[in-house]
Amino acid sequence: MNGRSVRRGRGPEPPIRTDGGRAADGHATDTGSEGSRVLVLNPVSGSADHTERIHELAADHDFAVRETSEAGDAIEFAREAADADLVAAAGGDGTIHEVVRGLYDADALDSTTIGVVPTGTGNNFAGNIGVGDVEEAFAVLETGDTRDIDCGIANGRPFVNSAIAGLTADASSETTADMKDSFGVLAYVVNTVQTAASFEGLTIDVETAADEESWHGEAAFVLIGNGRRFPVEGHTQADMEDGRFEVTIIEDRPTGKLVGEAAIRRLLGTDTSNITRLETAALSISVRDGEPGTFSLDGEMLSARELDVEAEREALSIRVGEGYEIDPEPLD
Ligand SMILES: Nc1ncnc2c1ncn2[C@@H]1O[C@H](COP(=O)(O)OP(=O)(O)OP(=O)(O)O)[C@@H](O)[C@H]1O
Repeated sequence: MNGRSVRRGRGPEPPIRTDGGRAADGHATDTGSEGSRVLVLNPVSGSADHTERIHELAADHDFAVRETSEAGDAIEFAREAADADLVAAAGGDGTIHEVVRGLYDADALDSTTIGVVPTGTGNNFAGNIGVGDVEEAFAVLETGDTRDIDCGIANGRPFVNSAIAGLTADASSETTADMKDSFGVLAYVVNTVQTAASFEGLTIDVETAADEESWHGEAAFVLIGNGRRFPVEGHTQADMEDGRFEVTIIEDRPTGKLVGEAAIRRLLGTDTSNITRLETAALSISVRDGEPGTFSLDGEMLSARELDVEAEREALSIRVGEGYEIDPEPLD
């Protein structure tokens, strides 16, 4: 322990709905933010076969459910649920990202506790906060510790897990479930290396907070970890409460004929001469010439010439599982 306090729950809770938002047919209904517990459900995340089970569990645990119909709905639903005590996101990293965005827009990140129910493909962030599966998620929602973790802000948009520069715009949609299982966010990097015949990297300037360090040159990728960090193997959960990002800059090198796993092992593996690692509370990435860069915030794409990123320390209140580590071992 590092002396920071662990909170359990958020003190006295206002009354919660006891019908779990259930309609006459027993199915949870869209009831907005009336209850003190709202679950935002992405029915098409992952293998898209979880909806019935999530409705059942949500009803058992007194959550009013709001089911998304399209991308962006979770932002809106979370914004509308800003008065709730507990807002759970059932989906993958993209759904969590949208829920965090909605609560951030409503200035409710620290007053509303967030929970994660992993029904996505990679579920990288859920793993990083010690939530393994759906059943465990509901147990964590009830009795898990509440921690205040850092929230990354990039060009005014929040992210919880990572921001990545240097991806192709279609990397997200083309990344397969198998790759996400193996590599999490790095799957997008592998995908970019595999699919982008004309991928030439980015000529960028990276400046860190208070000019601690800077980096200039041709980068293949810049990986900014808030909830996660980027070893190829080993422990990926970052220290989420230190107010700092772990930044990995991978210099542009021809990857030759290596593709997929081999390419990523070469990029991030034993040959580290092309890797710069920094730790910083804030940084800016400027793309010097050519097209604007494509950035991924928790897997959601954003196009920009300049990305200003800062860590808001312990800004986001979240329920975590037992596997969550307050002070993970530093990388070598
Ligand atoms: N009802 C919906 N129909 C279509 N797209 C949706 C719907 N609800 C949410 N989305 C979008 O689905 C996308 C993917 O969702 P999400 O990231 O949660 O799942 P995933 O890709 O399976 O999991 P992971 O990101 O953990 O690998 C998000 O960009 C989100 O905006």
